[in-house]
Amino acid sequence: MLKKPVRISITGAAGQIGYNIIFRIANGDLLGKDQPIILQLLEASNKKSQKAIKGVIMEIEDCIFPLLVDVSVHENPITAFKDANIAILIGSFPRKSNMERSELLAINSSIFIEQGKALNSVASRDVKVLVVGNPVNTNTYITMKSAPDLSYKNFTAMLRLDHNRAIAKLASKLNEPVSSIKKVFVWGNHSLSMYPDYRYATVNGVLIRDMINNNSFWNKNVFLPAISRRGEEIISIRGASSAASAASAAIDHIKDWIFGTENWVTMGIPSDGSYNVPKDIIFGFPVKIKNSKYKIIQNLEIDKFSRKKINLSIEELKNEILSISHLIR
Ligand SMILES: NC(=O)c1ccc[n+]([C@@H]2O[C@H](COP(=O)([O-])OP(=O)(O)OC[C@H]3O[C@@H](n4cnc5c(N)ncnc54)[C@H](O)[C@@H]3O)[C@@H](O)[C@H]2O)c1
Repeated sequence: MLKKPVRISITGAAGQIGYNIIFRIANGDLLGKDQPIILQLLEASNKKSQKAIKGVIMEIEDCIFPLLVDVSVHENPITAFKDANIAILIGSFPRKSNMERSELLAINSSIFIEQGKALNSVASRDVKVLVVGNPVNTNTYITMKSAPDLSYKNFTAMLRLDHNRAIAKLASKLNEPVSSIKKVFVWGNHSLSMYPDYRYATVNGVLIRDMINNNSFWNKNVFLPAISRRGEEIISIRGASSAASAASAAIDHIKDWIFGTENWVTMGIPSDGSYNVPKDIIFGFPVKIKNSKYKIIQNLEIDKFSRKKINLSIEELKNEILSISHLIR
């Protein structure tokens, strides 16, 4: 008997991340090769975006994906999120030069308030929401707060690209395969204040920090800036922001959320107060996932340096929330 199709809503579907993600999902990379899916694509209502999404649909048709039961295009989140089991929120307003972060937050608030309300009224009650659009932590917070009938546990922000970048950097430093590296994660905001942490990380069971010459210097002066500035570096070299790696990280995030993981992974999730991170702010934490439920890894030592780094992200996120709080009441 055929399985019931899973409904996946994707916003910003004609953008460069949406484009990369659609073809991987339709090809069975997310849920497996025997799971039928329905794609519900949301694009901005302007002429250019609606024209671009038509082109994406033409390409989807030509791929003859056997798992794809139906694809629809929407301009209204109420129809785009109808009965969604998974919602990937990529579409957001890009930062223009000379734009203050608070201005960007305010513009994006209106998008994510509308989408949060729509998820609240029409999505499946156990919808898994992954927000990708920046400023991602606060956009997730806004979406979550706009959906009071859904559990906070339905809402997550993508810090997985930062997590993957941290693993890639350590693998290349140690000349080891990426698959041998465990227990790396990233605390905080997806911004320059993020804190990628490999104090507990191992390669083939050996602590990585013991394998790196002058570990403390390398961590502070090479590793941390390399991870937090990786996005900028890619833009300056490629002439466009990360797309395939961001799509791949989104697939990793949702796949692990559904199927579980033995390794530690990073998810941006509403804080439950762990590690003195104020409740509800969306923060990168190390988690393990079982039966589609994530659990924060507890009892990690927070040394003075780590506390300082974590507090920087907390302060930044508190200020971001303060700047939009009048909009979400
Ligand atoms: N969290 C992360 O790690 C991470 C990594 C990379 C990029 N990003 C962010 O993801 C977002 C998308 O990046 P991209 O490279 O795909 O951008 P893009 O400009 O190529 O695509 C964005 C798309 O969103 C659409 N859009 C805008 N407003 C919309 C709305 N209200 N509803 C539906 N669609 C809307 C646009 O028309 C466009 O097609 C950006 O905010 C980017 O900063 C996050």
